[in-house]
Amino acid sequence: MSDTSELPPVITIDGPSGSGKGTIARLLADRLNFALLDSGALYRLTALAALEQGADLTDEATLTEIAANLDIRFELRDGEVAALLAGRDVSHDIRMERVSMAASKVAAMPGVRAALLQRQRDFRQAPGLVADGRDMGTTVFPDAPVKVFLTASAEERARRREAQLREKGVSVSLRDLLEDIRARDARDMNRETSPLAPAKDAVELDSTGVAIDSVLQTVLQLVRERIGISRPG
Ligand SMILES: Nc1ncnc2c1ncn2[C@@H]1O[C@H](COP(=O)(O)OP(=O)(O)O)[C@@H](O)[C@H]1O
Ligand SMILES: Nc1ccn([C@H]2C[C@H](O)[C@@H](COP(=O)(O)OP(=O)(O)O)O2)c(=O)n1
Repeated sequence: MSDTSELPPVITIDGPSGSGKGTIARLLADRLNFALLDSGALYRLTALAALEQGADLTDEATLTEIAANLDIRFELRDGEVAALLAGRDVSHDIRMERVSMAASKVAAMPGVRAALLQRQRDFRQAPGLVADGRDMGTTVFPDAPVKVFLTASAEERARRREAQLREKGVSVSLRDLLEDIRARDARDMNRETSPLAPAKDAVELDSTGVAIDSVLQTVLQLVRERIGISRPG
């Protein structure tokens, strides 16, 4: 591997759906003034573009072509990161259930993953990057000095999703959510290319029953130890 020690540092946060990756990644990026990569959004954008074009979701060549040619941008709007597809704000659309399902299918395709690899690496910039996903520490940024693998029990992750949906006025049964979470875990962990797994040098954190701020403090401590930076607050 080439020498990457001069590149800006990356903090990778990988783990299953609902473990709190997005929440912790955002808080860390704010605290450290680092850039943020929500890699799941790239798979969601690919899925949305494919659905909108009426593409066959099992046709890897077409899906790879779509991923390679995505016209996407992330912009800060009202304090939130907005995802733009061909200039259109699709932040809401990419969170729809049918897009989540399609995203987990397209994410299993090696061609799609390869097409999105360099785009993800391009997010690396000074003074540093926080990258959230499934394979940030294993495949995309294997040289990252800080790697976290965040977990929580499936039951707790289903309860968190239920609360999140309830807040949006959507009511779903906990049992259905738990089933969905288990199905997605199985698909993410059992695919051949870049399956969900901790990097050998990742620190595993179980956030079951642990408050968000407490998880954040643990990760900040790790950042201080590994790259010697922190911001007060
Ligand atoms: N440690 C925690 N304790 C309780 N709720 C949490 C914790 N971490 C995250 N959450 C909540 O769980 C939900 C899912 O978190 P999110 O960051 O979107 O997970 P992921 O990105 O891993 O799918 C959000 O509503 C978030 O506020
Ligand atoms: N680096 C990544 C990020 C996401 N994925 C997959 C996993 C999921 O099925 C989809 C969407 O990921 P996302 O992190 O947005 O999903 P959750 O919010 O955790 O439910 O993409 C991936 O395979 N590799």
